[in-house]
Parts: sequence; structure tokens; C-alpha cells
Amino acid sequence: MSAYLDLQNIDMTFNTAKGTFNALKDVNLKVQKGEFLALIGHSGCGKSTVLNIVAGLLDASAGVALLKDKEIRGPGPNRAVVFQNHSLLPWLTVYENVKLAVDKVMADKSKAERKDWVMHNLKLVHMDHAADKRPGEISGGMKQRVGIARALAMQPDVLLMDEPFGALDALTRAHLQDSVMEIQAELNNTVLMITHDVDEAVLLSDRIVMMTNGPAATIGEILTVDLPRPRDRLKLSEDPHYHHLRGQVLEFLYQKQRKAA
Ligand SMILES: Nc1ncnc2c1ncn2[C@@H]1O[C@H](COP(=O)(O)OP(=O)(O)OP(=O)(O)O)[C@@H](O)[C@H]1O
Repeated sequence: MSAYLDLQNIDMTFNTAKGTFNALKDVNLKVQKGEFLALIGHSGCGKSTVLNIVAGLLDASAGVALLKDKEIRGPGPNRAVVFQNHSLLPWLTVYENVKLAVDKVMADKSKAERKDWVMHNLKLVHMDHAADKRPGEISGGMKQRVGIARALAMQPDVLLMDEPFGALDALTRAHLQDSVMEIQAELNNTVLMITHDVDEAVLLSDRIVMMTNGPAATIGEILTVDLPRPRDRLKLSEDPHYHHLRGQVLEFLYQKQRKAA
């Protein structure tokens, strides 16, 4: 029996104009149902490649990715992705953007049930008040909230987030992190999130997967974040254990995997 999500001996080689490039080498990762994992590593180490393999957007050159014991082949509604830059359709309202995804995965449900489900998910991210607005009329943080609502509405087995808050200012980012923690407490999703932000990784995750630098990048260390939940950013800022965990990630990134300038 494998884990809920199980990456086994994943290699990824890209064909480029200059020849082949070995991005990932022997990546092995087991994720349990309901775990929140952050993937961290220097720019270009292969985080998005790992995420895209799980999303089914890329095929690994070798190895196998299993979700619920089934090999991942191509994208599917059981894996929803939230990208750094929202991918909402500008001509549709917030409500319609989420409804599009709901119609796809809940075609068997009645119109009223689907409507309720869209609104329920917009409420989860505190965006029900803006259901009739178009993406051009709301802020960047609000757009990311809608993107998260759309992903949650699909009830994916795994929620994949590629630097979902990377383009937001610090305050908006903090609000969204709090929302994600609230939602996680309620839904207990299995989440794989890429981040460059050490504090974000420690605050949100159950484990932090730290990748070595490429080429032939792999998982260097995995840190278990054994901080009790619910987590409060203000209290954590005075918690020595929080600082210890944070220090371990920093040490991995800036000593063990220090990048030549
Ligand atoms: N389609 C591709 N063809 C060739 N090389 C690629 C391709 N996609 C990614 N790479 C290379 O593979 C490596 C890993 O890329 P990837 O985007 O996964 O890194 P990352 O850790 O997500 O980076 P960042 O943090 O900057 O987003 C990089 O060296 C990148 O240039």
C-alpha cells in the first residue's frame, strides 16, 4: 500500500536547444491524506516541475506518481491548481468563474445545488459579497481568493498551489494565509504548495520539503513542523520553537544549499 500521494523515483529531463537538461533526479515523496506540504528551494531548482508532474501537466521522464494508488496520467479535476497570477476569465463575474468549474465537476447536481455550492465556496474565502463583480473590478488579493474558491469547489483530492500569494503585498498575503489556515482547519485538504517565503512555509505547513539546487535537483531534507494548531502569527513571533524551525529552513537554504552568485 502506498501513501495517498506517492512520488517514486521521479526523474525529469527536458530537451532543449542546447541538449538535454536533467532538472529532477530521483525525487521520492510520500504525502498522507490531509497533510499540508510546502515545497521550498532556490529559484530554478524544480519546484514547479514537481507540482506540474502531480498536476499531470508534465510527464516524468522516469519514475511514477501515484494518487490513491492510481498512476497520474494527464490533468484531471481531482487535482486543482492555483497559480501565482490568477487565471480568472475577465469577461465572467466572480460567481460565473467559480460556476464554470462547478458545472464541470457537478454536472449530475441540480441547478440550485450547484448555485449553493458556488456561494458556499465563495463564502469560505470571504468573497460572496463580490459575486457579481468582474475580475477587473477587484483587487489582486481578492482575485487569488476567487481562484482558491474555484479550486476548493472542485473538491480535489490534492490542492496544488504554485506561489499563490507571491504577487501580493505583505498585508494581503497575511490575510490570505490566515484564510487558508481557517479553510484547512475546516476541510483538511491535502495540499502541496510552492513558496519562497520561509515564514509562510512554517506558518502553514505540516511538513516543509526542501529541495537541493539543480541540475539534478532532489529532495534534500524534510522538516516536520510540529507547531500546534490553530496557529497565530503574533504568538508565534515570540515562540522559540517557531524560530528554531524557521532557522532550520534558513540554514538549509543559505548554508547547505547556498547558491553561487
Ligand atoms: N520546458 C522546459 N524546458 C527546458 N527546461 C525547463 C523546462 N521547464 C523547466 N526547465 C528547467 O528546469 C529547472 C527547474 O524549473 P522549475 O520551473 O521547476 O523551477 P522552480 O524551482 O519552480 O523555479 P522558480 O522558483 O524560479 O519558479 C530550471 O532550470 C528550468 O530552467
